[in-house]
Amino acid sequence: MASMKNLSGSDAAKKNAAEKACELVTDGMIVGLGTGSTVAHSIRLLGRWVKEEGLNIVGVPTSYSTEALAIECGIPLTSLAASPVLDIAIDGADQVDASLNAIKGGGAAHTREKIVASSAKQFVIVADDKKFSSILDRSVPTEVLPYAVKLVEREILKLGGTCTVRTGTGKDGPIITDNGNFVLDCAFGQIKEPALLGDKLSRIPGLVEHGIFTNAAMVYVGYENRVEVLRRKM
Ligand SMILES: O=C[C@H](O)[C@H](O)[C@H](O)COP(=O)(O)O
Repeated sequence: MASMKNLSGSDAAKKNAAEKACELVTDGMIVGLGTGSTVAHSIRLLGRWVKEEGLNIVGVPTSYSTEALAIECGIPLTSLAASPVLDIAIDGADQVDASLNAIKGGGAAHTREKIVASSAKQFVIVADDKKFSSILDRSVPTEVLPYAVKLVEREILKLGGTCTVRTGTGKDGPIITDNGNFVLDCAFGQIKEPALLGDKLSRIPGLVEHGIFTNAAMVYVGYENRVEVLRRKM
């Protein structure tokens, strides 16, 4: 079984980071809502603020699961078609380095996450300390048109990587993303130049999107009893 969700971070550390980042959200904002167990804590807190304190925001979800959670939490939603520029996007990550580069897509949501993050004036990552690494070395999730899988596999090999079609969500065969595509997890070992690798992946026909994110303005790293905020150097 090829699956990406094998990280152990503590839930307290995730919650600390996710809730602290909510302090960036103010009345009137359009907020990109990421996907995963960490940012779920942000969504729940924002929902409480909407219901109990009258916080006036609208959210743009990055997946069907986040849409359902946001509705359950009482956050009004809009779409990118109606609200193309977001004030902020908050999202988790699978690995992040000191230069604020990140690998995302452990939940297969990275395509919509990247569209939302790139539509926001400020993209903020929330992660527990286990996600922090001196160098990115996790597999890079890629979303791939089923029609193009063999071509993409060959191109990844040419880039020095190996890839596995992701399976293992309770159905036989490949998992299917919210956009109807496959996910190929691509291992490259240590990624010394994430932006360069990202550019090369973006040029492969049929590769819809990859999980290397280089546009975070801030990363909130949560520990059991504190939060460290990393800011992009100008
Ligand atoms: O596709 C999923 C996303 O990129 C998630 O934001 C990422 O996998 C982190 O998820 P979690 O907070 O559950 O570790």
